[in-house]
Amino acid sequence: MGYFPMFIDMTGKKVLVIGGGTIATRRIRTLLEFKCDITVISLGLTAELKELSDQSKIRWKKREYSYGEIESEFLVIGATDNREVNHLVYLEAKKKGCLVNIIDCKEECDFYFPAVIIRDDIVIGVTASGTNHKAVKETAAWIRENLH
Ligand SMILES: C[C@@]1(CC(=O)O)C2=NC(=C\c3[nH]c(c(CCC(=O)O)c3CC(=O)O)Cc3[nH]c(c(CC(=O)O)c3CCC(=O)O)/C=C3\N/C(=C\2)[C@@H](CCC(=O)O)[C@]3(C)CC(=O)O)/[C@H]1CCC(=O)O
Ligand SMILES: NC(=O)c1ccc[n+]([C@@H]2O[C@H](COP(=O)([O-])OP(=O)(O)OC[C@H]3O[C@@H](n4cnc5c(N)ncnc54)[C@H](O)[C@@H]3O)[C@@H](O)[C@H]2O)c1
Repeated sequence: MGYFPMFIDMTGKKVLVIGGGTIATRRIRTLLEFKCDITVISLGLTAELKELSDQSKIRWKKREYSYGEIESEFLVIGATDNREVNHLVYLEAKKKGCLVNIIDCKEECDFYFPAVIIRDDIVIGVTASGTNHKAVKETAAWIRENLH
């Protein structure tokens, strides 16, 4: 059974992203479209995230995550390339009552991150219910090309 596509007002909502690599960058690029308040904890950042941090569009805490750093976030994204770290992020986020999305483990996701297509007021989110990332990518590309 698929998940219900709930469209939420993210304006000003606190989002904490642990990890500053390729997938974190893709997620943050999408989330910024929805005007949320983003903090990244990571020793390293991609060039794109570094630029966003320099422009004060995101907040950067330059360090490795350690258990105890999560406060009252609306959403926490575990986006490191380390399973143990991501699992710890999951445990702490659940304990603190935050919504959580973990990029390397669908069982640890409260929701799946969709492919997002925006055309003015039309917002489309695509998922394959966690079963087929390639199909999501292809479907999203088809919509981007055909939506006018
Ligand atoms: C839609 C999109 C949004 C985004 O990421 O922005 C997205 N994955 C995308 C791409 C993609 N994902 C992966 C690859 C490389 C491999 C490949 O090519 O197959 C590529 C391709 C690429 O990166 O180009 C690998 C992967 N993904 C997940 C796992 C772990 C697992 O399944 O447990 C692993 C294995 C990691 C490993 O083995 O280490 C998990 C999830 N990925 C999801 C979303 C969630 C629901 C997906 C659904 O609805 O089916 C879910 C369940 C949870 C979540 O992350 O929220 C985006 C397309 C956006 C677009 O094209 O616009
Ligand atoms: N959900 C998806 O769509 C998807 C797609 C492809 C891959 N993946 C999974 O995502 C993982 C990450 O992929 P990527 O391409 O973003 O990796 P990446 O190497 O580009 O980024 C990893 C980031 O994690 C940071 N990091 C590592 N340990 C940390 C710690 N202790 N505290 C804080 N930050 C830490 C690094 O500094 C880096 O910024 C992969 O290993 C794979 O399992 C998920």
